[in-house]
Amino acid sequence: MSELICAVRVTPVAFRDLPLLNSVGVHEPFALRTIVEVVTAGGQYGLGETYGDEPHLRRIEKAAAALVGTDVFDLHEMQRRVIVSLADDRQVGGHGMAGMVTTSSTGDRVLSPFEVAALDLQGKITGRPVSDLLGGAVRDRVSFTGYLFYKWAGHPGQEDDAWGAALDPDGLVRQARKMIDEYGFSSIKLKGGVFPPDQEVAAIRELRKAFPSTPLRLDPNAVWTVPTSIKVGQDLEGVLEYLEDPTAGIPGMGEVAREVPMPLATNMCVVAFDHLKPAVQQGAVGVVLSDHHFWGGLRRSQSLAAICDTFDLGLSMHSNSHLGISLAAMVHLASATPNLDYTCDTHWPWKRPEDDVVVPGALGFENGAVKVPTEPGLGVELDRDALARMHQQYLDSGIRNRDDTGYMRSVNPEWKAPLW
Ligand SMILES: O=C([O-])[C@@H](O)[C@@H](O)[C@H](O)[C@@H](O)C(=O)[O-]
Ligand SMILES: [Mg+2]
Repeated sequence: MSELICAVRVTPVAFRDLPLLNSVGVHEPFALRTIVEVVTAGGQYGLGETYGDEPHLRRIEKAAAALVGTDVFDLHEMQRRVIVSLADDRQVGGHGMAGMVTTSSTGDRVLSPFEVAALDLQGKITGRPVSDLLGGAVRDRVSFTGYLFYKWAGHPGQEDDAWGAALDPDGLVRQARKMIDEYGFSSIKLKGGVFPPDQEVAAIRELRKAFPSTPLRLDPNAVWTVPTSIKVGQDLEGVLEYLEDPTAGIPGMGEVAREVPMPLATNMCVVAFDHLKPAVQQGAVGVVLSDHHFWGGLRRSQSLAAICDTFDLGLSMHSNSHLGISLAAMVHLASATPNLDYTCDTHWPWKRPEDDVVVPGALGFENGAVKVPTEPGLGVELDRDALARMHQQYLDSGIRNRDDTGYMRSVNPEWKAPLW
């Protein structure tokens, strides 16, 4: 059976999303992803999933063409070809994270879905699950966090969705109850940076009252100044397991970290390998939120885990809106990362179960955790009808780049990004 790549298919898709609020605006009615299929001459395919914004999609298409002819076991050659394919790249941004990641290595972001697809194929060829290729699962279930968002009752002009509004502490407690009832999560994260900090502190206190022993996190996506961050951190002593990206940049995070009692976590100021040294030197973060989509895939995320271990940094996992291929990859990676100290983030509850490109049934939540697939590869199969339907949805949606701010301003032209 040949292990050479004979084709790489790249398909942008869109799936329904809910009006989730954040510091840069509000989620649009559709979220974008790109599905990557790496096909061997032997007729097997491996799957990867990544962001769907146009500049990123163009880079993915170029890299895909460059990978034809490589061996799926030669990840170094794949990485080399990806980097070469980007040599004359002059596009700016377009990473699909709406400003939630300040900078990151473009090469790692482009490599990621191909590396995941190659590992999926390696697993299928050898008959082993991806977790085995990553050194073996140290846990057979991976626990996730109930990820709360302030939200509108529904998209403007549409019916209310099943989650309803969450614009105050009571709304968030209702949302948390529904999410915990349906998924069984045993920790909670609140996406903040939407209302003034005292209102978000009040919301965290209500959540603490409603869920007295559940670990809590708050993430305002760096829209607080250093003094505000210190005040909130000190107010919430003993309430948060970590405070995520209260303020922007490594130096600012370092100033806050010295004055607050809980660890600071980040998926904004440490998002590439060259950020680790200054972050460690300045004591800026206690917990790095890894994310294989921008750290270069599963094996490079394991390198990140080793660095965190060396420097006594905690490790957690970040998420954006995603589909089942990404969930499977996150689960395999988390299962094979011994020093993953916290439950992982996921946006999973915010998408409809029928909106996916993988055949249903492979991944399910029980008690807030997903069982690590034991089938060869990632353990998920492509549903080609669903892929075609969701690609059509992409074409029809008219959305080509995530634009939370533009969508917010189409509803409220006066809206300005906050800084408290
Ligand atoms: O989906 C969102 O609105 C989130 O704010 C996301 O874009 C962030 O990247 C992320 O979840 C985070 O932890 O910062
Ligand atoms: Mg974050």
